[in-house]
Order: sequence, then structure tokens, then C-alpha cells
Amino acid sequence: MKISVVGTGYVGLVTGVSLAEMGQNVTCIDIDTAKINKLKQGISPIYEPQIEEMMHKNLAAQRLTFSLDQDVNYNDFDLIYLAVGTPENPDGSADLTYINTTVNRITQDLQHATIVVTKSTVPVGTNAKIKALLNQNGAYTVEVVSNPEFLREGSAVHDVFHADRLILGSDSQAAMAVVEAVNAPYKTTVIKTTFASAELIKYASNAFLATKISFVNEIANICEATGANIQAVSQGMGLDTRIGNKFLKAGIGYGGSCFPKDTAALLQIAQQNRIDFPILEATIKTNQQQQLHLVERLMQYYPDLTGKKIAILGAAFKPGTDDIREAPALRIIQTLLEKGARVAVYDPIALDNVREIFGEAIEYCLKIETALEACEAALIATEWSSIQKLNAVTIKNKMRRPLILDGRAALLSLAELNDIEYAVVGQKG
Ligand SMILES: NC(=O)c1ccc[n+]([C@@H]2O[C@H](COP(=O)([O-])OP(=O)(O)OC[C@H]3O[C@@H](n4cnc5c(N)ncnc54)[C@H](O)[C@@H]3O)[C@@H](O)[C@H]2O)c1
Ligand SMILES: O=c1ccn([C@@H]2O[C@H](COP(=O)(O)OP(=O)(O)O[C@H]3O[C@H](CO)[C@@H](O)[C@H](O)[C@H]3O)[C@@H](O)[C@H]2O)c(=O)[nH]1
Repeated sequence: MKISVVGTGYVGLVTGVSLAEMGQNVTCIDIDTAKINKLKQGISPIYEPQIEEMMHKNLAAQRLTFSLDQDVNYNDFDLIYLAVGTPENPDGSADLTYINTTVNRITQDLQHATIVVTKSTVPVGTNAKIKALLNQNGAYTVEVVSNPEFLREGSAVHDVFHADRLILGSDSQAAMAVVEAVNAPYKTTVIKTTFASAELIKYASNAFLATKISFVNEIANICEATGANIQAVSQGMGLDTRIGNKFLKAGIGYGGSCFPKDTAALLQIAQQNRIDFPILEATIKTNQQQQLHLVERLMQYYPDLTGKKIAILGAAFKPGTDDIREAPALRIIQTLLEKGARVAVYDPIALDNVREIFGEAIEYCLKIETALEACEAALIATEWSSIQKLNAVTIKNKMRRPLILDGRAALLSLAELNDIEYAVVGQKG
């Protein structure tokens, strides 16, 4: 089967490479010339474990090609996956500009029936509109299947091959059967439903996970006030199989390209339907407050941060990725700069992306030791393994004051060392 995947970001690239690995003939398409040039040379524009090795293998087997949008004819494919971005509009709703541009572009080429599969996260009602747009001329029927993606950055390839479920939404059973067959090698539970239900499953899943995180972060705040310990509390909660132990890790809140924008978009969908969604509003508000939790705790040690060197350990929104979209570290750095502090940031792979935002305003450190050198406190924003390996000797030798504020419970064992000042989210410190 000849498949194209439009958009070579986290979802498009991983989808395309994985389908090629499953034996399909795949063309990954983008409008970004620099990205396509890199990809043609076998270089991944994103950091994602396993992706480059799998790319090289499938490029060599000639099952995988990369192409600029202007160089392809969409008539050449049996299936066309949409994996372009759907970022946040200023009012919180999903910006469908890239989806609409892609659909118009496909329509210009098409001269026969085909199937378009929407991987991008789109608001309820979008796939029905996509189908209407694709069938404007009425000479043949273009079927559409909503197939929302649930991969996580940092483990995207693993997640595609070990998905919990395959969600397909369409008004065409035949089209869903084709997409189901393509995905058969992944051997997962298949749910076939309508466009609207498939679209809502994606938003509801992300909003629920985000709510779990905000809930546990509120419990962590109660722990700090009362002397309870969030690690014990979330372990105790998580052993109840009705609750489950995942997404109960307290910290400085969620970031990334999905939870913040998808919670905002679901709130917009509710508002457009005149439905109140106070739980989701609270989830978002709690997360915004939680992202600055470490700064509040730091201010208890230093009411005036002017001129103080503060190390930020970890910039990516989570370990295993160079993605800094909506990363809590960015808001922390911005706030510290506004308060007059000097900031040195360590991250093993995301520093180039951070530099694009803060330029010369902060110091960038590829070694943790450089960030810690003569600093007055270190704030842990991402639980990279290199940060988890930090030892007491380095902390005491390098830092002017050995004060660690841990937003990701990365150095819990250090709490036992008396001569390091240590505070972690969810414990009195
Ligand atoms: N990142 C994730 O972990 C994740 C997981 C599940 C779902 N999603 C959803 O998948 C979608 C894509 O997310 P992403 O993170 O991969 O986005 P991304 O920003 O990393 O990549 C999008 C790509 O689409 C390209 N593009 C834009 N317009 C195009 C056009 N007209 N033709 C061809 N290419 C075009 C861009 O150049 C970019 O390379 C979003 O809707 C997102 O919500 C993302
Ligand atoms: O117990 C937890 C779990 C996660 N996080 C934070 O939550 C954010 C998101 O983490 P994660 O869900 O692992 O990463 P994403 O790559 O953003 O993946 C989410 O968003 C994707 C895009 O929609 C979905 O496909 C995935 O299923 C969904 O997990 C990160 O900042 C984490 O630090 C916590 O604070 N506590």
C-alpha cells in the first residue's frame, strides 16, 4: 500500500517511520525545506529514542522517502495521513490553519477516490468538515477516518508499537476496515466509532490525565502544609486499582505541546456548547500556579533575588525529549529574571531550543557542575537521569549554598543528608 504522511513532526515522523517498519511504502511530506533536507540525509530533526535507527533501516530498504509538499502528487497514494500541528489560538481554541491548508492542497491534486486519516488532534466536528471539503466536487468519494494519536514524546516509537488502543472514527465502515488492516501488526484493541466520539476520546483522555496531575499536585500542597508525605500518599492511592498508580507523580505541573493546548481547546469546545466545565478550569489554574511553586519556595529562602545566581536543572518539559513547548522551566526562568536573579540552565539536549527564547539573558551549561558553580540555589525542573545521579560531594563543592529545591522528586535520597538543604514538592522542607 502506498501511504503518505503529511507533517514530519513528532507524530508524523514516528507514524511514517513505524508504518514503513511494518512493511508499508511510505512518503513523509513537509513544507519545511530544512527538515526535509535533514530527513533525506537520515538525520532526525527531533530527538526521539530509536527513530534514527529505524529511519536508516527503512530508507535503505527503500520503503521510506521524504518529500517536500510541492514535489508530490496526492493522487499517488492509497492512504493520506494528516499529522500537521493544531496549535493554540489566543482564545484557547485549536488553530486549524495547517489542517485547512493541507486539505485544500490535497483537493487540488485529487482526481479519484482515496482515504484521508486524521492523526492530528482536532476539535469535535472537524473531521466531518474535512470530509465535506474533500468532497466538494462530488465526482468521487474521499473517505475520512479520525485516528487520534496517543504517543508520548520521549517514548514515541515504543508507544506506537505498544499502543493501549486504536481509535477509529468514521461514517465509512469500509474505510475504517482499511485503516484497521494497516494497523493490524500493532495488535491492539480496536474501537470503531463516529467522527465526534473519536475526536472527543482524544481530548477527554488528555484532559483526564492532566486533571489527575493537578489533583495530585493539590494533594502535594496539603502534604506540605500538614506534614504528610506525597510519595507515601500517592503510593497508597495508586495501589487502589480503581485509581491506578500512573500520572500520580506530584511536581511542578505538566508542560509540553499537548496537555496545555488540549485542555484549553476542550474548555473552548465546552464553552461553545454552553457547558460549564469547572473541573477542567481548575485543572488549568492549578497547573499554572504549580509551575511557579519552586519560585515561591525559593523566595522563602531569598526574599530578594537580585544578583543571586540560581541554577535550573532541566529545561525540557520532561526527560527524553528536546521539546520545551510550555515547559515549566521556561516560566521559572522568566520569573527569576524578572526578580533580578542570574540564571544558569543545564539540560543535556534542549539548550539550543532554550537559547532561541532567552538569548544572552541567561547562561547555558552542558555540564551540571558548570550550572552549580557558585550558585545560591538549584531548582530541579526535569528529572533527567544525569540529574538523578547528582551526588552530595558535587553539590557541596560547587554550590555557594547547598540548597536544592526539587520539582520532580529527582533527588529524594539526598534528603537524608543533613548538610544539604533540600526541599521537594509535597514534603515540608
Ligand atoms: N507531539 C505529541 O506528542 C503528540 C501526540 C499525539 C498527538 N499530537 C497531535 O498531533 C499533531 C501534530 O503534532 P506534532 O507535535 O507532531 O507537531 P509538530 O509541530 O512537531 O509538527 C508538525 C509538522 O507539520 C508541518 N506542516 C505544517 N503545515 C504543513 C503543510 N501544509 N504540509 C506539510 N507539512 C506541514 C510542520 O512543518 C511540522 O514539521 C497535533 O495536532 C498534536 O496535537 C501530538
Ligand atoms: O505523574 C505525572 C505524569 C506526567 N507529568 C507531567 O506531564 C507532562 C506530560 O507528560 P507525558 O504525558 O508523559 O508527555 P506527552 O508527550 O505530553 O504526552 C501526553 O500528550 C500526548 C499528546 O496529546 C498524548 O498523545 C499522550 O498520550 C499524553 O501522555 C510532563 O510535563 C510531565 O512532567 C507529571 O507532572 N506527573
